[in-house]
Amino acid sequence: MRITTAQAKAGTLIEALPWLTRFHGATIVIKYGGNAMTDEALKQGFAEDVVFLQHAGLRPVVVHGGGPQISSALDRLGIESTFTAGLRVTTPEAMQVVRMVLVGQVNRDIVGMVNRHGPFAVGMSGEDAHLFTAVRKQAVVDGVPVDIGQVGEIIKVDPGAVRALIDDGRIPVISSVARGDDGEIYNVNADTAAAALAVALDAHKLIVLTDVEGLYANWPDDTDVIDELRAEELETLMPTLSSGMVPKMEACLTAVQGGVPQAHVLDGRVPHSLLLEIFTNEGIGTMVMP
Ligand SMILES: Nc1ncnc2c1ncn2[C@@H]1O[C@H](COP(=O)(O)OP(=O)(O)O)[C@@H](O)[C@H]1O
Ligand SMILES: CC(=O)N[C@@H](CCC(=O)OP(=O)(O)O)C(=O)O
Repeated sequence: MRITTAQAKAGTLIEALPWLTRFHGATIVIKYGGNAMTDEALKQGFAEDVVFLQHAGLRPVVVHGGGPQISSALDRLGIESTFTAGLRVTTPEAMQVVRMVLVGQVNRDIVGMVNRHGPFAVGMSGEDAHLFTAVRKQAVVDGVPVDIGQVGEIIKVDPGAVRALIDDGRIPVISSVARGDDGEIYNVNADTAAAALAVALDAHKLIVLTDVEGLYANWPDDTDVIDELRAEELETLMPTLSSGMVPKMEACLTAVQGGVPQAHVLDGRVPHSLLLEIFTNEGIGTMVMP
């Protein structure tokens, strides 16, 4: 019998049924990286996916970055961007720009795109309602601690306000800025912030969207993507990883070791990668399990 286009479409919908059942009511923390936000059509696709998840009965929470957007704003102001161990060296002057770009620009853009579909997204900074409390973090280079300015390490998460929003049917969209009990504000890597929130919310999944297919086994060679690995395998790989992948894979490890059953790194350049990962049998990207 010939399968018509309409039947093939029905087949795709039915393939999603077991996943819809499994993830009904599940909290999914999605980290949306600055490198995955460059294309307008992809950004709109991301907003559609998040709203789709909400309508499908899941509870999506977005934590966003904006590293490239911060770097261009600093550049326009004539301030050089320097990174140590994958983290931005954040002077008090740069911190004002980080906060302005993440909370005032990137957050507003994402909230606006999601809300084209209805009154769902509510933007928050990690400073709001004591969501993230941080202390000053030092980077370690060749075993030596190095000062990197107002970069924060999250020591406490109070997810009360986020839970209230989710329970009210909203989609929280959160910037990775934290407050300190010392009255400072801190710049936190967005992968790290997403992992901390996923653990605090007892999320079912952490999904990290970036600009590569997943974790490559022999980087900078990009032929072999690792599709699945266990936490202990990742722990042994950690010292061999470089640049942006370090905080990303560290975040996956923190999440699964903190009780999140699955953490994924996905290619945000693939249209609707979120839906493909959650609702199809193949899954895509790299999955980390406890
Ligand atoms: N083993 C690896 N597999 C994949 N990417 C890697 C690896 N090691 C380093 N990278 C680099 O990490 C980058 C992703 O990190 P980053 O640029 O910080 O992304 P984002 O802005 O999404 O947080 C990739 O574009 C790639 O250049
Ligand atoms: C301390 C630190 O490095 N903070 C990051 C915060 C933004 C971020 O993490 O953005 P991406 O997810 O797009 O990389 C920064 O200033 O770039």
